[in-house]
Amino acid sequence: MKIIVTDEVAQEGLALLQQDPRVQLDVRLGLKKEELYSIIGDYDVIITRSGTTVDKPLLDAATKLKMVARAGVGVDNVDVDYASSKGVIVVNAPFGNTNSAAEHAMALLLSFCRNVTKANTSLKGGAWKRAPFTGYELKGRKAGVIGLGKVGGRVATRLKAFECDVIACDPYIAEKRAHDLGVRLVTLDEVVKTCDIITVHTPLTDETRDMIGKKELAAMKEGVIIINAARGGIINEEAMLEALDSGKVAGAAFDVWSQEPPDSETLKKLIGHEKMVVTPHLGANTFEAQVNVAVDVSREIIHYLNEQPVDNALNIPRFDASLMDQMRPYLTLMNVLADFAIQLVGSNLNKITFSYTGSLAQHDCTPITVSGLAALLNRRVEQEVNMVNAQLVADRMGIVVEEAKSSQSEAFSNMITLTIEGSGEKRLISGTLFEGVPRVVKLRDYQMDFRPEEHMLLLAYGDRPGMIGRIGTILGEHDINIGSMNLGRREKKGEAMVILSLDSQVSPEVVEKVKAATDATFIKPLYLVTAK
Ligand SMILES: NC(=O)C1=CN([C@@H]2O[C@H](COP(=O)(O)OP(=O)(O)OC[C@H]3O[C@@H](n4cnc5c(N)ncnc54)[C@H](O)[C@@H]3O)[C@@H](O)[C@H]2O)C=CC1
Ligand SMILES: O=C(O)C(=O)COP(=O)(O)O
Repeated sequence: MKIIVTDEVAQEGLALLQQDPRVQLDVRLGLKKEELYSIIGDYDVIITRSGTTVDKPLLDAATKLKMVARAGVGVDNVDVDYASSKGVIVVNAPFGNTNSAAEHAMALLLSFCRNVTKANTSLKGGAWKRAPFTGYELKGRKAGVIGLGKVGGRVATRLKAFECDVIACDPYIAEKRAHDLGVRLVTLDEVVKTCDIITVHTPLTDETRDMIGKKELAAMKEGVIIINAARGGIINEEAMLEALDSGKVAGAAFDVWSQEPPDSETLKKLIGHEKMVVTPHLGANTFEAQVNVAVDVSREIIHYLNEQPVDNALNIPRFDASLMDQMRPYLTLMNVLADFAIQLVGSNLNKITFSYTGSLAQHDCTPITVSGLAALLNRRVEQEVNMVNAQLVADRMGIVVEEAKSSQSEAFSNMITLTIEGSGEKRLISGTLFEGVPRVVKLRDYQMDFRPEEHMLLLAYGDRPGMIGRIGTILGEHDINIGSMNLGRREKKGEAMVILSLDSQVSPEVVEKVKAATDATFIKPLYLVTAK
């Protein structure tokens, strides 16, 4: 696996990858866009921070790319949707720099309130002035946190430690979270109109871009203090500049900018403004946080290499961590069923239905469905299909994908049924887990019971005495050992569906001989990679 690192990432994390003999790691900092485009085609993984824009042109040039690993939280520099359409996994490190960012927001706020930056410059310049640097206390002030997620939550508790009256606005969190943090959850409007200090901690999205603009600034209290250590653009920078000039806002402290490095006139004026405390996106720049995020993304890459679940993939449906151990065997079952079924259907798939019965149906089964879909489509299209792009590929092919659930199960406590329809034919396979191991319990409308094995032979013929003997003789003559056999039939001497597990592969000539000897109406040797 070839990995390119394009932003500064802590060596402690990269060491995990460098020690792995399967990995070739190239640290290439400060590349120009064109240089990166010209070499990215060689790499399987790119490790970045906010300094690299992973956009459509880069992803198009990255023909071998499997993963974008963002050593930090924000992925607004990554075109996640486009990466998904190409089957490229996007992972981030959502926890490692939380504390660092929260402490930086507090550092910015305190620096502004106590004129630390100005007084520092003054004293270093040889002056001994005190009165011009008289500041504000946090105690007793009303502080509003917009976005009560990981960073916002930590900022809220720290503001409370400074004896602020803290309120927060976040329409997406449970009320319990605010309650547990001891923070009153209010509307954005209330934060805007009533707070002395406002600090934003949301991601930058279409919804949060310009969330604080001219109108909101006009509605704020005179002398409000504003902090942005989240993302440039959540607070409109032009409007901010005006509000600073007009005196409406006492001061602001920003770590992040809509353009990094900043180059526009507005940003130059904002950065130079005497009422602004500014830092060049340092929120995550602590030694601790950098080691954390580097180790986290490196571990994710190693998980991927080991074909283990990637915990923080942003574009792969996944189970709740608490359900993962319970659900993992069903992912295996689904992959085996998909592997089996896809070998039985012809071209032009029209519809695939994933049915879940029993207690399994109480859970969100999306990861199982998507994993099954990927396994099915992978056998049908050139492009590599994985859990990232399976649904998109199915949509593109016009295949209808449906999920059906019923908590009532006929015979098994849990069962998965895969129904594939295409070119006038319909194939159905049902499976369950027996002591954690996949078993097929239904094929078409035949009740069966067998364990899927690597080499199998499936055939249907009119049931009559002596058939099994004939099959056994032919296979024996060709030195193919039968491991097990299962027969399903609806009635005595009716059509029988027979599945044999074999110790080795059966050649087309042998298949023809068995077919002729049994007058099989259907015969198909199967090779199950997933059952190896
Ligand atoms: N300056 C820096 O170096 C760093 C910046 N960050 C940035 O800080 C921000 C927060 O990061 P985390 O707390 O880790 O993310 P998070 O995902 O844990 O929290 C974000 C919160 O914002 C809320 N939110 C989303 N839309 C909202 C809206 N319209 N109104 C109110 N709340 C809304 C979400 O519900 C969520 O609770 C992100 O933008 C992240 O990129 C994070 C780490 C370092
Ligand atoms: O993790 C985040 O969202 C950050 O803003 C940190 O960005 P950085 O890794 O320092 O470029």
